[in-house]
Amino acid sequence: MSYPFLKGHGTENDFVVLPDPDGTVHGDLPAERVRALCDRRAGIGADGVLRAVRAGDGDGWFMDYRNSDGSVSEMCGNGIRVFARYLHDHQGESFPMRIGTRDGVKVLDRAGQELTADMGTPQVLGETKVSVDGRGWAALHVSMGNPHAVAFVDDLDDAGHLLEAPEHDPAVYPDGVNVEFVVRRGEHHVAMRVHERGAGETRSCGTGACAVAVATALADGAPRGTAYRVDVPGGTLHVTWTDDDRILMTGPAVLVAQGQTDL
Ligand SMILES: N[C@@H](CCC[C@H](N)C(=O)O)C(=O)O
Repeated sequence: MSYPFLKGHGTENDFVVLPDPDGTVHGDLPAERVRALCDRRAGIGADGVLRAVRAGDGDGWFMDYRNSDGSVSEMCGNGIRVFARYLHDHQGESFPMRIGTRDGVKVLDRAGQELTADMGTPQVLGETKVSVDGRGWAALHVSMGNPHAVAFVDDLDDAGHLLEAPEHDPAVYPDGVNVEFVVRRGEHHVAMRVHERGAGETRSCGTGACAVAVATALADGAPRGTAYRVDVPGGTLHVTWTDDDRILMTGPAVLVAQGQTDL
């Protein structure tokens, strides 16, 4: 069976987009198909898959997000900007745009050449710990719809090669966790690395950058509305925690290829 795909990225967090408006092409999207598409040697290669399906009520679109290992996540911050770019460029949708996700409806709008996503209200859920190769750090548990642990480190290299998921408390994160390691670069400016649940170390994580901005703003005692620059290995995201308790994230969203595949 051959079916259409597109390839895109946001700060080099890369995705295969699968158009499936009526939900008839991919069924429940088997995990083996996701893994085959995301395989960087034998497939197209990506950190995740964004299946584009019309929302159940026929109004708008739903982003069915899958990690490269085939697992489901509630939300993907870089993915939703790429998804909005696809809907604008290939499905005739206009900005501002509402997109359904497992974490509810998100609103996307233009910001010059980039896109801004209203990521909703963060949940700060307390202190926890993470460790890599026997070295441990305090971390803040932040939910952006999906789970994050944010650890401030002295140097981003302290986290090592991140070939395995950092150890974490399974009682706190029964479904796994995305772990961000953060250093300060200047006033309202940080840099991070991430190990993503279901994908390994990636070049960026949008929800992770939001969690990092929340943790940093709390550590700084910064007033709401303070804009944070978050550098990731694949570029830069800008995150603001607004007066009305919402997280706005701005960054690039690029489509680089389209074609047919029978993977
Ligand atoms: N890369 C994404 C997050 C994707 C989901 C994550 N790996 C999870 O399992 O929660 C982002 O940009 O937010």
